[in-house]
Amino acid sequence: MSSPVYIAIDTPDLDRAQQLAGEVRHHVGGLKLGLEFFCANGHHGVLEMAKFGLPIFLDLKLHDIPNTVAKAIQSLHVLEPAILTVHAAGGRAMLEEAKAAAGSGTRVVAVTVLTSLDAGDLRDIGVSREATAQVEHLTDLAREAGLDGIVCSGAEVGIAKKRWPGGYFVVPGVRPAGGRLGDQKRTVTPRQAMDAGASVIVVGRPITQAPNPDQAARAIEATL
Ligand SMILES: O=C(O)c1cc(=O)[nH]c(=O)n1[C@@H]1O[C@H](COP(=O)(O)O)[C@@H](O)[C@H]1O
Repeated sequence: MSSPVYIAIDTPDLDRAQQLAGEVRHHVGGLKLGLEFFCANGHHGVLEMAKFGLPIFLDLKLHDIPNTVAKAIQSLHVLEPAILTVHAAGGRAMLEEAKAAAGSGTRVVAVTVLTSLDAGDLRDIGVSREATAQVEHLTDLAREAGLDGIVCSGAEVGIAKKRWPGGYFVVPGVRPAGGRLGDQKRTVTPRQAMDAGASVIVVGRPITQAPNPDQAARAIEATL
């Protein structure tokens, strides 16, 4: 069975991205390419990374009016991403059109509440609910809109999965016990995320900033 770990290759440098993927390719289940990589390297960069033969998770967190998001997704067809992110906060019509615009081999998943936000940050943007309640609310919206799943923290994935047993659950913001949090605020360990029901976990800096990324990926795999 392939690993549930997607490595977040967050770098603008294609050479570095290829080096990292080459080092960890046997101990991860897929490659996540996000805004930092895509803004620097575009389609060409994604196609180069696809040569490793691992599924590509294109994390562009699209969030705009429905027509713009749908057209953007059509322009990504050629990249055949296995997973693509949009923001749930874009609303029902945007989510429906995003799914309709995606290729049949692409799972479209909605980011609910970023793992870098806590209750205070949510209040700042006018959300008075706790993170868990907001994730539950947006999980229902994503399911109703016909998406494939959601992105949430490991603290909420258990409850989200109860609401949507057939959903696909992406959990980023995971940290090995004692690992540096950086800008992440709602973190759990990789094992806790899997036990709670994650379909895949996303791990970036704990692997990419390690002195030996392959060893770090193996160590995480060994805990699962
Ligand atoms: O959609 C995501 O992947 C995502 C959603 C979220 O709520 N939090 C989050 O950290 N991510 C992504 O997951 C990765 C986490 O990286 P590290 O914090 O370095 O492990 C980054 O690439 C983020 O863009």
